Amino acid sequence: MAETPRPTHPATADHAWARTVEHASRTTFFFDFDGVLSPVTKDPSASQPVAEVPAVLERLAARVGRVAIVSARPVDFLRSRFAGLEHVDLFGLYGLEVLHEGEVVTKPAALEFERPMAELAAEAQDALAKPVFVEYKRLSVALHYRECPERAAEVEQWAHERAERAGLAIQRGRMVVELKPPVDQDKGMVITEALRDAGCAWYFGDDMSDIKAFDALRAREAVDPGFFGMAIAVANDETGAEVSSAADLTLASPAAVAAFLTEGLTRF
Ligand SMILES: O=P(O)(O)OC[C@H]1O[C@H](O[C@H]2O[C@H](CO)[C@@H](O)[C@H](O)[C@H]2O)[C@H](O)[C@@H](O)[C@@H]1O
Repeated sequence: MAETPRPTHPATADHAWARTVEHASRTTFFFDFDGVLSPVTKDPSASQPVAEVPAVLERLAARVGRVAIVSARPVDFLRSRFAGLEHVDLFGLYGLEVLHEGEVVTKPAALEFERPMAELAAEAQDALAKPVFVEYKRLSVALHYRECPERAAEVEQWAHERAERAGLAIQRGRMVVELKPPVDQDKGMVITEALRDAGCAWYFGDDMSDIKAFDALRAREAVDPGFFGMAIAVANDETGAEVSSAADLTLASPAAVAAFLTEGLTRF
């Protein structure tokens, strides 16, 4: 398991687990989904969590204050992957959706984009020949070029032109560009809001959108010296060093995340 210390935040895994055990009931664990709990697959609809992950998350939820998945996927997709989990909270579409008492609750400002996004997805299907994969997510459209990286510029240009014309926002990811509603919402905002009463929090991420969540931990530490935040990157060679260099530790893969949590649970 590769672990790279972040020089500006000299926290080791041992230190972080000790803090967590000491403040267990006021600790939250946040996880991104793709690339963190689930290995990257060519077909986004085929993604599944690492086999050990659901049970490990449930065990963790029994030990700490809160466990949550904060993903760019819709909540319904996450529910399909974690059907048996009862104690893990789900935030979808960067926090535009949250699962609350069994219902998907959507930020009201995003609702007006449901129909335009359906139209946009149909337009993208017509405009971008396969193997570009158009992923329609109800309130956003992701254009994947993993199967044809040589067409990245074409896909990016189409997305940017379309976003400008329709007044939409753009989010880049791993071999993907996504068109989103121009609603002020990101993973960092989810974390900031969810941390109100927390004394300790961990965030596990692998992509550019996760850096905002790391930043939210740092921002909380800056105003609350009693708060301890631990940012964990899951390594990949697609986002380069940017995510790892913003984190306290880097783990090698989603399987390494499961192993890291399994070991951590022995400390309680
Ligand atoms: O916030 P996340 O849960 O990490 O979601 C980020 C994006 O994940 C998915 O795309 C990525 O994973 C796919 C499956 O491994 C892979 O094929 C693709 O290249 C990756 O970009 C998802 O399909 C996107 O909608 C999410 O934005």
